[in-house]
Amino acid sequence: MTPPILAPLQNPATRRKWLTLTSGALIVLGLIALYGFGLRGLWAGAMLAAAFVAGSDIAWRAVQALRIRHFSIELLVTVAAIGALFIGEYWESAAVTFLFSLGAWLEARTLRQTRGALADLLKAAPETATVIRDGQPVDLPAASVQLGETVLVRAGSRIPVDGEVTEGNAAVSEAAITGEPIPAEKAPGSHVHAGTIAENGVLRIRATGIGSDTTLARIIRRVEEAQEERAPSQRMIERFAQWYTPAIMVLALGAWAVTQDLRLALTLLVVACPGALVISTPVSIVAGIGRAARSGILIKGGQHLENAGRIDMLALDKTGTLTEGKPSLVEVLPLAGTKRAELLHWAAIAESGSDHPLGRPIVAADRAEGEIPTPEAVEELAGMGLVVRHAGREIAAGNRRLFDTLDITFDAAAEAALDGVLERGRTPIIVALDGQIAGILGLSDQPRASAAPAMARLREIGVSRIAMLTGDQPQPARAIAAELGIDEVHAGLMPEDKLALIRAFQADGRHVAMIGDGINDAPALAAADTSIAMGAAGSDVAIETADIALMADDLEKLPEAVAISRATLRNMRQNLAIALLTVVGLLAGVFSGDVHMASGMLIHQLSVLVVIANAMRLLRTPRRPGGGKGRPVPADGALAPATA
Ligand SMILES: Nc1ncnc2c1ncn2[C@@H]1O[C@H](COP(=O)(O)OP(=O)(O)OP(=O)(O)O)[C@@H](O)[C@H]1O
Ligand SMILES: [Zn+2]
Repeated sequence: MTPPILAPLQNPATRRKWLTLTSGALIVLGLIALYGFGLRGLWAGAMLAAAFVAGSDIAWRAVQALRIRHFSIELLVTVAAIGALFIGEYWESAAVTFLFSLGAWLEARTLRQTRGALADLLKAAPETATVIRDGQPVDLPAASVQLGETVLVRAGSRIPVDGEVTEGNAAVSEAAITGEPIPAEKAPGSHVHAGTIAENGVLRIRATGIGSDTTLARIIRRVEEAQEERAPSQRMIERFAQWYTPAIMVLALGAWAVTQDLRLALTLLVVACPGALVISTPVSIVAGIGRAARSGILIKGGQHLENAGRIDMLALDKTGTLTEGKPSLVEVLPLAGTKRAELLHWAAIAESGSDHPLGRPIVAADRAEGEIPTPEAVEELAGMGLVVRHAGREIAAGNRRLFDTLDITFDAAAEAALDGVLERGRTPIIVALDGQIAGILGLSDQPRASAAPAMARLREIGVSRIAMLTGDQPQPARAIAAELGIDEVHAGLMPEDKLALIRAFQADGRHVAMIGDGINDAPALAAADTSIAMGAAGSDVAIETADIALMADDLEKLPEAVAISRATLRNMRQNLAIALLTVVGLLAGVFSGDVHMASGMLIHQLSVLVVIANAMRLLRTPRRPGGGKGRPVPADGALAPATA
């Protein structure tokens, strides 16, 4: 049993801290003994003790690594420190081990800060909840809330579960999840997420997600995994370090053999430590992913972050991505003697069998008139529409392609009506009863308010080609595209056409990101270099499958995600440069005789800290242009490199 007072030392971080402090104190004692009192013996003893105190932990780590056949940096330092003692350089040995421990300790501390965004997320989860049991409010640990129970949330407190509002109204700040600074109004029927804050008003919420099964918990898990996942460049550096470390040992042995200068050889071991190199990319990635998470942008790992940093083309689907996805029914054009109400009713019966966004306003409009019967048989044809059977009749609703497939012909009146709807920039839904065209409905969908500024910003940061890929007709697609400043439109696409286009863009040498929502986008999303989902807070599938999930339903997060990825990539390159230049400079210094063991270790450890500090610049909260209300768009000043 460890005595209680020593128990904290079993924690490696605490042990390292105390060993470092003790070793530092011994060095100071030794220096005072020598320069204050001329006591050489006490000096040597103190330095030996200091080297032993700090070195034991380093040597222990070196041995642990060797047992898994890993040539660690600790091994280089251990050999150098023992060698220095061997040639009577007690001071050098003490200084090298002390500085290495000190650097490692500071490194661990600052690395923890780069994970700060995750800590913010963890803090967002409240620990207690007020549940209504037997009509009475009871305070419980949040973990003991049961599914389906009603949770009471008072003004100013955090919501402890995912759920549906059953009573009350409140403005809920969802910043912890979506990064959106503006609170959302919640009323009975709205969905709310654990970790969000009811800023005013009291809500009663029926719990639909508890404990580890909330969106917040999923985001935390994913950020953790993403920060652990190794990027390709990181794996490359790790492989490099595997042969680099033994190579340095061989180099040192060679230098010793040639120059007969053991001190030179030992100094080489110290200054060639790849410490800054090994940490250069992971520290940037952890910081970049954390910075993104703070804005409600979930980047699923270093690999995805590197890919996103390289994209130069974006493909977007229209319905639900560039547009609100809530079309309104603006035209009802009955044909061939059909009555307006009949046309709407038949169309609504058909669309009640689909959950395509186009069907919803039709169903809603007809529901205002009365009950909608459920069709007996439904056949949905992706990218075309659907055919249903009801009361012995066959209803078809969809686009021209559907009617060509069904061999239903258009008379002159139908052609004219269809052309009119298309000319007005609306999406037509043609309706036929038993093979006879009964009329045409015209729908129009609003572009999102965030779409135009987001497209402009993307071009500004170098996404030079932006293309709309849509299943809708060319005319309504072009009308929306023109409003948003998108000049490349591919319309009337089937899911496999979207996929083929992405492949074609890639064959053109483009690094393509695709953002979409529908099932018709799934194959294209899978083929894109980076797949992006928006409004992911409402969809667990999106959180799980997309490379980048934008929690908010806000297109302006798109340029922010790209900007963060680019800034992280730049940051990684800067860090690599800092690390390599330091090693090269130190090696030159050793051969010119300007750098010795202790100073070499000092400079090396400083380079490690510089690399970490550089990565931490990524975490800075960006300025919000235009003051208060603006969305958090990364300002160049915050994410661009300060040094070349
Ligand atoms: N339930 C439906 N009712 C009527 N028409 C439909 C239905 N589903 C699809 N269609 C027709 O097929 C077309 C393509 O649909 P699809 O779902 O592939 O793309 P979309 O959602 O319209 O556009 P985007 O690809 O931009 O999301 C629609 O524009 C419409 O003409
Ligand atoms: Zn879509």
